[in-house]
Amino acid sequence: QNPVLKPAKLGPLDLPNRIVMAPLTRQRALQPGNVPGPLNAEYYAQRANAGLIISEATQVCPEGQGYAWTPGIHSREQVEGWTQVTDRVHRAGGRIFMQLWHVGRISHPLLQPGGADPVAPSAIQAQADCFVVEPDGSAHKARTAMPRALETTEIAGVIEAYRSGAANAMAAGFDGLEVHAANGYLLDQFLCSNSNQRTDQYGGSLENRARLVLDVLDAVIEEVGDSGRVGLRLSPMGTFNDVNDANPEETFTYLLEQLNGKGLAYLHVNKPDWAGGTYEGFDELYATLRRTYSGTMIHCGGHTAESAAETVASGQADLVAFGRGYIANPDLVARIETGAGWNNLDASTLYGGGAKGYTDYPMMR
Ligand SMILES: C=C(C(=O)O)c1ccccc1
Repeated sequence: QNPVLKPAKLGPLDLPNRIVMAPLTRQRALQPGNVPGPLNAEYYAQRANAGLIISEATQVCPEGQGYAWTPGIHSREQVEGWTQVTDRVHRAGGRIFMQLWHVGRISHPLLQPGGADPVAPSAIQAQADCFVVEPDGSAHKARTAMPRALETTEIAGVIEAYRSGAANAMAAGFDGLEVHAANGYLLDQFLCSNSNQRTDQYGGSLENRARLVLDVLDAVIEEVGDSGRVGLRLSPMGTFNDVNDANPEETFTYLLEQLNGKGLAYLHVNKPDWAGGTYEGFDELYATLRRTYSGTMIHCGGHTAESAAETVASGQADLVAFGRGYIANPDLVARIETGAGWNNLDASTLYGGGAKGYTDYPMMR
């Protein structure tokens, strides 16, 4: 039997298997005000067979949005919309965490309140793309704008946004939260040396670059009241969205040493092979991180049933997250149990749109 089918304990939760639905941006929060609804609830309920679902990245404040139609968790309507999602997932017997997100500089004035500049640790433009909505409602890919560096006095407000996002998500019925510090978004921009040129206590040294993600984690843990319901996602050596840390082994080993003892639900390490980058030396770095971190780890990055089996059997990770696998196969657990083949992924319907390529992938007969 594939070892990912073994049950697992995650904080206070008993998971029936070690198969995780990875956080997947799909840009389908279609109700006005970036509010999720019944279509999203159907999509997640179909995938409630996962040991744990991690929701798509969800912005904790309006400034945290970088792409059209991504959901937020900062308004009453959004909390009500997400409540439909968690209800459906729980009634289908599943468990779901929300991934808390702030895009930082991966945005554009067309998405920002009052047409302002996006915010970031430093005024350094990412060579990256976002997805904007024009006043006439049309939407398209756009180059990310030159951001404004956050004032030191604004950092407390950013931490507060994650705290209130955590409170709202728990009020919406989520079983826990994942802090998104991966893939070149705000918290990763603070972690990585090429995007963080600050001279205050949030930049420069290793300790200073790791400070914000640790402050955010502490605020979220305090809000939830149980560190076993809080996870963290990192993408060591990631270059998606134009981040590039000069010494990832030093940066991420230091960060993991600060995480030990916090009693987090898990540490989720992402190798976003879909996002370009060579990942030369990633497996060695990952092995070092696995030796450094004393808690539960989730590994994500292009997994098949076989690679997931090997990852768990070898002790490299305790759980495995599937992105593309869960997009195209709502009944992924049954397919892994029976050895059935997987549906082909339709890349043309990954982002935006409605039910097509979202809730219409066939389940096994
Ligand atoms: C939230 C994302 C991430 O974490 O990479 C994302 C956003 C847009 C497209 C793909 C992925």
